Amino acid sequence: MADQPQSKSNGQNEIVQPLLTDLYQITMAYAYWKSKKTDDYAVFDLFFRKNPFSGEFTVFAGLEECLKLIQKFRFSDSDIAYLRQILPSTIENEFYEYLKTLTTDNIKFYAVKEGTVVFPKIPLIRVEGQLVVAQLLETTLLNLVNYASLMTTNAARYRLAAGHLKLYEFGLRRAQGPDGGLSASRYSYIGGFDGTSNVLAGKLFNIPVKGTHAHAYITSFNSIDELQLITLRNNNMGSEENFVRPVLKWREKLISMFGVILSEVNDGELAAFISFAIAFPDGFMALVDTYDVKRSGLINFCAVALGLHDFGYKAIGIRLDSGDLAYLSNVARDYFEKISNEYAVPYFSRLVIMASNDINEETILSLNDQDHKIDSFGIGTHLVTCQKQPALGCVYKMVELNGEPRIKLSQDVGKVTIPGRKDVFRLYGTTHSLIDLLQKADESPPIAGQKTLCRHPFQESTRAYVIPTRVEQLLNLYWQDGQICNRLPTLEETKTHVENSLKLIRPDIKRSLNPTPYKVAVSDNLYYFLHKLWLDNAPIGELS
Ligand SMILES: Nc1ncnc2c1ncn2[C@@H]1O[C@H](COP(=O)(O)OP(=O)(O)OP(=O)(O)O)[C@@H](O)[C@H]1O
Ligand SMILES: O=P(O)(O)OC[C@H]1O[C@H](OP(=O)(O)OP(=O)(O)O)[C@H](O)[C@@H]1O
Ligand SMILES: O=C(O)c1cccnc1
Ligand SMILES: [Mg+2]
Repeated sequence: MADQPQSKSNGQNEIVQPLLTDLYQITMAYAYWKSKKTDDYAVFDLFFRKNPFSGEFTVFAGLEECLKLIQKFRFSDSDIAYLRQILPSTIENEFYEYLKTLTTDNIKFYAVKEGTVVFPKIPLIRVEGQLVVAQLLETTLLNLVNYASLMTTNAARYRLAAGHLKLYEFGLRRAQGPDGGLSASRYSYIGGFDGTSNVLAGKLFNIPVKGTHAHAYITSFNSIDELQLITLRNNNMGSEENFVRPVLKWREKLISMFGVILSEVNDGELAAFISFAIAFPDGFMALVDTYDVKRSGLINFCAVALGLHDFGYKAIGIRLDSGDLAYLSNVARDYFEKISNEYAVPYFSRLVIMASNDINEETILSLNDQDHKIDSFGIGTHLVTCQKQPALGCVYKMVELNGEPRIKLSQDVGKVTIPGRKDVFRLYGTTHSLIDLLQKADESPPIAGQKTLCRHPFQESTRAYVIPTRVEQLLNLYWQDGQICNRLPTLEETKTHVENSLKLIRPDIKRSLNPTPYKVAVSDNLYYFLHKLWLDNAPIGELS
């Protein structure tokens, strides 16, 4: 059979299936079954308590993968056979028969649109319906949302730091395994990167793929004599001509401009550049730091780029992978400008300068203060491993059962769950969003132009009236009656949504240093409901 084109994004998550969970979900399922609670009507909220990276915002991602899980959720015969092996022999046979019949047909799944900026405490996902299934989804949903949202947020922060400069994800070699690598490419693209070096991610998700070459390519040549192919088609003449000669001529001409002596310029490096230019005359990008950027890499690059110019091609630029990136980018830009003027090659002053090597958000912010001339960054380790904070702490908590609210108490006020089936509204001012408001689902929604009381969930005296210019309901129904019931956006649409969603958040909330917290409030009704339930459930101690 001929090679079938794969659908764009179904390759990654074959491993996402009901057994990709914690054992305790299965043992609870059995105990629910024994206690005849499986069909109770449960409501679970998925939310986080603290924004990552010392920031004050998070970008929600992973929704499409959650819906794929819900769509495919079925225990297979081999799953059941495995569970029979590992669970105690006391487990009744009928339970396994029951597990086989489970589907997500009796589940409703609400979520915030993928790519929306979100904040602590608001439900990003609300799962309701058959208790046993809603419970069984916990770990897998958390797994699908936590890294995706963390990665998207990380990428969005790099994008905010880098402004309009190009950003490429180069992290596959450092990622947390193959799935971590693919997810990093996908979610960094959604979060604001322009492309990835990861070829499989390009194929699966239709993300632009980009790349230069490694030091190994440069060090694989020792001298010009090693070049097997020395000719290139001259675009101006239409004939194949010796390409090495004009390049060597150019290098001699440039010697005085660069203030170097010929013997210190590396010939192996020049040979590598020439051969790469012959292979990719329209896409010549050179890694210039293998030996010495100032005394070898730049002059060799410029000689080859000018040779290409003579032959009717335009070089793309250079990559700097060590040293002081700001300083070296200025040195490179100065030479490019000088050559542009001296030899009347206007595009030379605009050649791309890419920087890589252990770059993180702080490096970019620091470079912003240094008057650098970098056009694009290649970023790996810090981006894909989210080195600054390696996990987002989303949790999945039961908030209602059979119409009765449930609360999880904690000594730490911030960890007390907000009970009941809730809706979330984002209230907008004229330019930015003002506050997110949680309400009981049976309350009528806030109305634009009308005064709405917003209360801090735990501090009684902290309240404010808000007159929103616009009200957005954040939770949308995505799954009911066994099918997806809302349109899923493309990756490009989600990427654009991240950008637009971030624009509606005030700059002081997004800044890197000491950002202002965004306000998340509860309605008056929910405030009293929460605090009554808290009092009802908190034991009164006795001092002795
Ligand atoms: N102008 C700059 N401002 C702030 N940070 C920079 C600047 N230039 C480079 N950096 C960062 O400083 C670090 C330099 O790291 P390191 O000393 O390991 O590299 P190097 O010595 O340049 O490279 P190598 O050891 O590969 O030759 C990198 O994380 C890099 O991103
Ligand atoms: O630094 P990162 O943000 O992870 O970006 C990717 C790095 O990966 C490549 O080389 P590698 O680090 O494998 O080797 P090198 O540093 O010795 O060039 C590339 O040259 C970058 O330096
Ligand atoms: O294409 C590149 O330059 C690249 C790709 C991966 C890692 N480092 C660099
Ligand atoms: Mg490195």
